[in-house]
Amino acid sequence: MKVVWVLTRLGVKSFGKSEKIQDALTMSVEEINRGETEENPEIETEQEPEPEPEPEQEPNVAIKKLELSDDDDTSPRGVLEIPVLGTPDSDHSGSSSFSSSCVSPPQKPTVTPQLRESHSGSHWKSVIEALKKKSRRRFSTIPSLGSSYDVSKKNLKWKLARIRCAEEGIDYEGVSMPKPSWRNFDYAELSAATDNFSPENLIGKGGHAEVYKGCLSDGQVVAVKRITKKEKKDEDRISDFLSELGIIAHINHPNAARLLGFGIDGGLHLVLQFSPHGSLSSLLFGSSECLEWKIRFKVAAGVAEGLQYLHHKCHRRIIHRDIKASNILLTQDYDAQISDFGLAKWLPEKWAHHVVFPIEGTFGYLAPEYFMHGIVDEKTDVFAFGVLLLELITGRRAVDSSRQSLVIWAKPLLDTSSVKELADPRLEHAYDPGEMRRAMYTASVCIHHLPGMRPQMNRVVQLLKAEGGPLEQNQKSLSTASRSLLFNACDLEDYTCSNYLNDLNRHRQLVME
Ligand SMILES: Nc1ncnc2c1ncn2[C@@H]1O[C@H](COP(=O)(O)OP(=O)(O)OP(=O)(O)O)[C@@H](O)[C@H]1O
Repeated sequence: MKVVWVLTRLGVKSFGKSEKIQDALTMSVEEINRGETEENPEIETEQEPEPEPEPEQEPNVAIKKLELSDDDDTSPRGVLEIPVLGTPDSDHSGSSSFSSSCVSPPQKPTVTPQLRESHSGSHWKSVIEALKKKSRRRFSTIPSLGSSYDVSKKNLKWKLARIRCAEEGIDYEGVSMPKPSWRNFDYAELSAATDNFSPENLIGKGGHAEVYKGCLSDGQVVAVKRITKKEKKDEDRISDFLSELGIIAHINHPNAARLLGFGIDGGLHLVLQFSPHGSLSSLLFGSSECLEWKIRFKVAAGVAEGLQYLHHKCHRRIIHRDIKASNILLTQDYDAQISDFGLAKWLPEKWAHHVVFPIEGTFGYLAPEYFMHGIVDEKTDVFAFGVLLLELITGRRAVDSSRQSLVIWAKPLLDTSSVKELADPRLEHAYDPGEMRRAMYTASVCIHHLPGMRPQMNRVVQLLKAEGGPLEQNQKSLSTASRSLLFNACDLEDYTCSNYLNDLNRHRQLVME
């Protein structure tokens, strides 16, 4: 059973539902509105003045159980509704990831021309209306962006230029890729493909969607993801759907799930390339057969490259925010594909990071600065990737059946390089010792409690591939780089590993109670 929780800070002004800043979709609206704005890119969006910051108070946390579904009960995906006050680290400036003001404007997935062309139906019109309404509401609640992000005419022009670029094709490693050819499926087509969404074709169920295997009339096998999110209002469901669609439609990499199209009649659907081996979670934890090390290492390298693409090579920085074994799909050749972009965020170049609430993700994979302060940047995914690596190494879940955190268990063993204790006993020592050592080292740096000490995904790829010098040398250069970051993040200097483990335990208790 999967549990979704809402945690609310008591003693802090509680935000009304309509006031909550939710992650969404203004770029969809901007795109839709672009017909109106293109001739006049000078148009400015109305914003209300920045609200007075509330005084920081002790986070007494009340927990409310929201929804139960049939998924993995050991790793509940949590929704922590914690109003984030002020702008952490806003006093600092410079290049460190903790150095600039970080209250974030709304996220902006894109609706491209294909999508605009296809929304002639009345349902789609209501989708757009809902989005416009939502966007207006969101703009009226976003705090002003401060000096680091000025919503100026110049900025808007720059954004529009970027969007246009994205629509013209995708630039990957300097090679311009053709525009992806996804399309709009009507309900009859999806229903026929999945045998009327029959239970026999149900291949996966997450907290937010049911996924069906389908066969299109041309014989192509697909996965049809039907958004459920029963606890959400239609408007919010549509926003979340467009957000996921807007991001996945821009992604084009062998290690990321491939979108074939979408459907909006009779429900909200994403049509994806089918992954014959299902999720890493089912192979690693749900099968009596031991997943061989060669495949595990290939999966680790593939996910690392997929994240490297999202963070550094995609035309916009994308933070996935929900990297976990059930969101890694495997192709026929066991190539890893990162899937489920339901929580993913664009992160504009100018922002060091982003502060979000509610804090959503899956317990066991959440970085401390994220579950404590809502701070999101690339290092959020790096931490989750480290936990995923630990799962591959140990064969243990991020949170086991007795609700123990894998990170808490593994940290002392990683510190003492206890390969024998860490390596999955089911492997029976059948692994390449060099790969295992690199995987362990990489996991240990990725799960560091201080985000500045975690490597970027570019570096992670090198570490796994044994590029860029021996591990000890990497350790030294990482430490030097991170120390300079830490000077800019004075408030984090006192945050020790034992603070972190305590916080992690406290967080675990709150989520698991
Ligand atoms: N393209 C695909 N091919 C094969 N199986 C898939 C595919 N997409 C999803 N699945 C299966 O469906 C499951 C749920 O999919 P997904 O993670 O996208 O749903 P979700 O509701 O967004 O999940 P979450 O609870 O993480 O939000 C996956 O774990 C996987 O087993």
